[in-house]
Amino acid sequence: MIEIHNIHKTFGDKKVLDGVSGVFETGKTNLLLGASGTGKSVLLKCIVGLIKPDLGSVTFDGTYFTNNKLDIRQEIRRKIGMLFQGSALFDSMTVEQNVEFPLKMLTDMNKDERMERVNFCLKRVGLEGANKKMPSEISGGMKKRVGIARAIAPNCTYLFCDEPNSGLDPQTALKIDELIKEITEEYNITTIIVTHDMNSVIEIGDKIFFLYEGKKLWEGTRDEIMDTDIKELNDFIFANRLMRDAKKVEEEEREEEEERLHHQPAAQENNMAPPADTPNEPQPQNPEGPAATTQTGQNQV
Ligand SMILES: Nc1ncnc2c1ncn2[C@@H]1O[C@H](COP(=O)(O)OP(=O)(O)OP(=O)(O)O)[C@@H](O)[C@H]1O
Repeated sequence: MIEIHNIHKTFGDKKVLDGVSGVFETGKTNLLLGASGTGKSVLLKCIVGLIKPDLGSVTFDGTYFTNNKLDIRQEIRRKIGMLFQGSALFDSMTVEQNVEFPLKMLTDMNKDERMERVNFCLKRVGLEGANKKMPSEISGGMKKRVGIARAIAPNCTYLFCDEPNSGLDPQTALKIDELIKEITEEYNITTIIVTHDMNSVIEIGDKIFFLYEGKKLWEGTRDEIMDTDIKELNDFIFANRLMRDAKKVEEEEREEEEERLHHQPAAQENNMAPPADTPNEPQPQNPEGPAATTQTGQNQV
């Protein structure tokens, strides 16, 4: 579990983070959601220690990180896996060498152990056999998979992903999202993902933190986000026409359900419902004839 408390950060005279607090749970995909420039990436960098907050604290599983002794911060850093925006693979290294890199840097595994771990991670992300390929020879989706394999190679406890599906087509983006969620649950990792993608929210948002102008305006689950009455969040969600349509359908279905429930008890109270052993009333003939019935049925299918 990662806890942040009252994080502030100002660059020059620009206040980017204004007292952000929150708890990111273990085994969950935690999303930092918000429009461009609201401070999501700066917050992520404050959490991993790439930027020092002006005020506030970050705690990893009860161990204080911000301003702690160097060796304690390094110990925590060793447990952090990062998936960078654009994958950030080393272009001059093969896929295998990219995944092996953090093992060389952060562990004392010998070559055989490193290769075993590299092959395990590549298999886990669906890239078995891609060891000798160069980054220039693989697709954007495959690069993200290599990035994930590299992030989890040293058995990370915490995984940070900065817009993991940017630049990918929707189907590949979904697969990358699902892979991150699967790995999070499988290895009980605390995962934080920076995104402004509503598809990711709907698909994998166990917990969502909505940032607006450097403040956390809302937090909740993907099931709760559609029902919020916070204007800034609604403006963000429903800027997308598909989301507006989805909301409309949801509201219509809810109204129909309410209508149905409203009528049902009244019918029972008035003994309108037939007893269980009463044969069904004969159905009225379709005035349009059997052909029309078939047509209607086909339309419904
Ligand atoms: N090192 C820096 N020095 C000065 N200003 C910075 C620095 N890093 C970020 N900023 C500013 O902080 C603000 C928030 O940036 P940040 O990258 O966190 O936004 P974001 O919410 O991640 O946006 P996006 O979704 O577009 O990546 C921006 O105005 C940015 O210019």
